[in-house]
Amino acid sequence: MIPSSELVINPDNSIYHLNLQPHQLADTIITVGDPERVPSISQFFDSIEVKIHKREFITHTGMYKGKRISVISTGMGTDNVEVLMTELDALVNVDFKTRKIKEKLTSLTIIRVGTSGSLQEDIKVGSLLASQNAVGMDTLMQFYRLEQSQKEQEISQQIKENTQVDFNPYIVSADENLVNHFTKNDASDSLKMIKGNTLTCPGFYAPQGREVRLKPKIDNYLDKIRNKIDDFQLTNMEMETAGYYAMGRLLGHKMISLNAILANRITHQFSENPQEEVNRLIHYTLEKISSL
Ligand SMILES: O=P(O)(O)O[C@H]1O[C@H](CO)[C@@H](O)[C@H]1O
Ligand SMILES: O=c1cc[nH]c(=O)[nH]1
Repeated sequence: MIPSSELVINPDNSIYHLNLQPHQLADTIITVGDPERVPSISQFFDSIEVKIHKREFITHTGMYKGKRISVISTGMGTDNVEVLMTELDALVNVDFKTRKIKEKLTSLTIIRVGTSGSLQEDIKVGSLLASQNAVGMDTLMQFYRLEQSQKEQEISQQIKENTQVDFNPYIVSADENLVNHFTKNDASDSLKMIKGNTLTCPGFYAPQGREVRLKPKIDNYLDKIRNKIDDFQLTNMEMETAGYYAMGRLLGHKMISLNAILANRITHQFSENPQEEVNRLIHYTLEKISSL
């Protein structure tokens, strides 16, 4: 039995931070950083049955073309992702009455719809990119037992050496079937989704090599991370994907992260209309989800 200090359930039978009761969550979930992106997505639902919020976690659950979907915001960073993933998992895999783990586990399908900056000149602002792999430059996985393949360990070691950080970055892949589904473009598709490898950073400024008033500790950071390591090349950076992929691998949920590229860090460009880029990603994602 999981004590009430470890798994906090509110008096209305909802989980502590998400404020959701088990029946209010769909098995297909879209996650976003920006809370305002939740209604931008749910406005296209045919019906909405649940609207709940607490802190930065806003949830709308409804139907889109016959599929039940929850869209949830997390705010920024992998610390919030850890809370979200643990509580989503508890909603489906822990019996709230007995506080015991269920015998039959449910695997959720979770699709991140986010924004990101490109690390390669040819990945232009406005591109849509699915993260095939993600590298975590945060320390979340110092607190979990995440297994890494030989290849993942080698890439991690090389990034550690190149950047001289004091911890091992972690590397995790997306669900392969979801990558294939979301990157399969027909000739009739007006939008294309490319595949990439995403660096997840614990901040927007120095952790992504930006300098405003404070000089980052790591000189020439972008040059140190964007070059090929064997056949592996990082394509873009943001702040959540690796946390999702690692928690998804640990908990047995299927994950993919889809990114609208808003910045090109090599050509020093930023989108003139970020909302338009995000809207294109939303339309693309909803159409692909309806045929999942
Ligand atoms: O647009 P979202 O989903 O928030 O994602 C990206 O944008 C935020 C930074 O501006 C970070 O959360 C980063 O990961
Ligand atoms: O450069 C960028 C753009 C969006 N989000 C990020 O985290 N970085």
